[in-house]
Amino acid sequence: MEIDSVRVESSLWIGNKRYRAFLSGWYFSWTEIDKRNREKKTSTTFIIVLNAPEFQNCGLVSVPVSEVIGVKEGRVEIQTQKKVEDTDLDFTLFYVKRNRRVNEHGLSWSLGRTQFCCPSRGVRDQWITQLRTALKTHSPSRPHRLLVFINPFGGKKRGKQIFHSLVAPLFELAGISSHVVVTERANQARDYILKKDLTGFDGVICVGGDGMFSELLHGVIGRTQQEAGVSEHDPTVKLQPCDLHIGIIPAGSTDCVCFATVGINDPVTSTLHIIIGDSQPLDVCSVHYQNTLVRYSVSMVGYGFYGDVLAESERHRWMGPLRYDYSGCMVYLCNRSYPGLVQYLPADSHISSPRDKTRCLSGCRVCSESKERLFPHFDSSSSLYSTNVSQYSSELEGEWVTIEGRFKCVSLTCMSSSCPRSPKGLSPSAHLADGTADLIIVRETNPLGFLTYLHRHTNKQDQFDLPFVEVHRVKAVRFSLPPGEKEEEEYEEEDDREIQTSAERELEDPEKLSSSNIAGHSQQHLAGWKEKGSETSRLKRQGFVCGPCCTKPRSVSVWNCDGEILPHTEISCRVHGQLVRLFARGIEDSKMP
Ligand SMILES: Nc1ncnc2c1ncn2[C@@H]1O[C@H](COP(=O)(O)OP(=O)(O)OP(=O)(O)O)[C@@H](O)[C@H]1O
Ligand SMILES: CCCCCCCCCCCCC/C=C/[C@@H](O)[C@H](CO)NC(=O)CCCCC
Ligand SMILES: [Ca+2]
Repeated sequence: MEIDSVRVESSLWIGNKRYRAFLSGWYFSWTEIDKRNREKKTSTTFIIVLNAPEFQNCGLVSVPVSEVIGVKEGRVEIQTQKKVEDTDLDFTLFYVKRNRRVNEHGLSWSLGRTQFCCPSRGVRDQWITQLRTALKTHSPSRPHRLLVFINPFGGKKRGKQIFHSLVAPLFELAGISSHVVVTERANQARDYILKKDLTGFDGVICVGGDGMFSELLHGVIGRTQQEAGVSEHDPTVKLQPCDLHIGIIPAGSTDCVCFATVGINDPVTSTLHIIIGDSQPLDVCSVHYQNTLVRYSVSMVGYGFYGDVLAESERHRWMGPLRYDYSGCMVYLCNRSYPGLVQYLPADSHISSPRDKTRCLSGCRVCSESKERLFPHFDSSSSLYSTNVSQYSSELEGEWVTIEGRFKCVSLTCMSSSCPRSPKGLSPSAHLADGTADLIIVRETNPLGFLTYLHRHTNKQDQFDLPFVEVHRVKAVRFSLPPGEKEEEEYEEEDDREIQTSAERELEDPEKLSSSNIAGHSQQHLAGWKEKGSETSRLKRQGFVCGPCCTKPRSVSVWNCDGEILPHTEISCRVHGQLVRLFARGIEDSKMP
């Protein structure tokens, strides 16, 4: 029997109203049929009708089976699963409910619940069996077991509370088991994913902000490359796409990755996307310094203003999420600009453009069509990536373009990077999974001009329609300093001694060893700490740690890579199309009813 040709149908009651309910292919639907007989709960039959004609009625409620969260016996309370009344005739359906849109951006989801009363226990049991079978058939990619990392100190420090009060009850309702790790130090989640046995887990989840997401990103990419024998340090290598899905429960300061992939930073909405096993591929940008991987980024690699804001904000961590607003004002008042040489490899301009005024929404055509271009050897029948292809990427072929000058900021973003501060983001028409990033260059301008640019991130005006701003859709970028400003590798003797001893101390203590924020492995750790120290002393020399009162002009800024300061200035970046997958589906179209 073909399940698609089966239709399950019967009369059911919701409260004291009688409904005709039917399960047909991908949908479970119900519609009120007989208002006059609403008190008569007898003589109803349970039938399975093959290829029955569609039931036409207004007031029809239809729930896609793929959006059913669970089916429970009895009358069950929302979330707590506390049974109010356990009768033989009732079952409760939990499903995704779309809330009324409050703004033009994200659409929040909540848990819908409907309690049905059946004419007999037999009918009730058949409905439960049929619905659960349909769920298994039509929603095969749901996770069953998840590894959850909670950062208790992220954002407003509400990570644990958010997980236990909002997320865990929904996982339980959906029959998902989870192993929870409350982190005790930075990079614990990354190291866990890199080193521990992950057998049986269908995904990894972070409860935190963009920094926590970044840990999972580095863990998942690093582990996949280790297992595939691919060197992450080689800037030309083709990285292996990652199968293990990442989920984000937003509990951070910016939550940019969550906002840009879901449209809203709401823990319940994100939990429901995880439960139904949504899958959103995501482009990732690798950042190299010479032949060493520095970090990966999905959101923003930014030099100048955004680097300075991050450096300044580190001094004001105690302010919580407000530190970025405060630092933004301070850095704006400093009115700095920096010299540099930017080189980029343009993406194919026939496919899309950063100024085409389109938005990457759920089911985006540009992103789906990119899959074939990005993975020409992908076998969709087996879902396998062929191993019989070159290890090196042909993506780096093409003519590089050079731009030289003084810049307020240089930003590269693989996605729109929308966040609550800027609901349309750094590049509103960027795509989540097209294998390209947008390079935004803001040349030196007067303070009012730059304020106009920043302000346009928050309203409907085009932030690229300014004479000192240019934007390019690219596959790779290189940045270098003018000859007179080359990176200083030496650092002060005093700092050197201090760094050497702290690095040596760490080498003696293996627990601490893995806590460095610098990408790389243990043998590079000492070198890594030296780099980190030189970065600190460089920042000190440049006066970032003195704040805007400092009068000395500075000619070198720092790179902000998804909220982390990079230890190098002359970097090269490359986009890896659809390298990872999130439990998300992109932003749902605001024009949908
Ligand atoms: N237990 C911990 N103690 C200290 N730092 C931690 C711990 N767990 C995680 N971290 C680190 O804290 C950093 C910030 O965390 P997170 O991203 O969750 O919050 P946030 O900075 O407030 O949010 P956002 O990144 O969105 O601005 C992360 O880079 C992460 O590596
Ligand atoms: C007159 C009004 C002016 C308002 C200006 C608003 C401009 C906002 C642009 C939004 C850019 C978001 C870029 C995303 C960065 C994240 O990867 C990163 C990690 O969370 N956050 C920061 O670096 C935190 C630093 C964010 C700097 C704002
Ligand atoms: Ca992209």
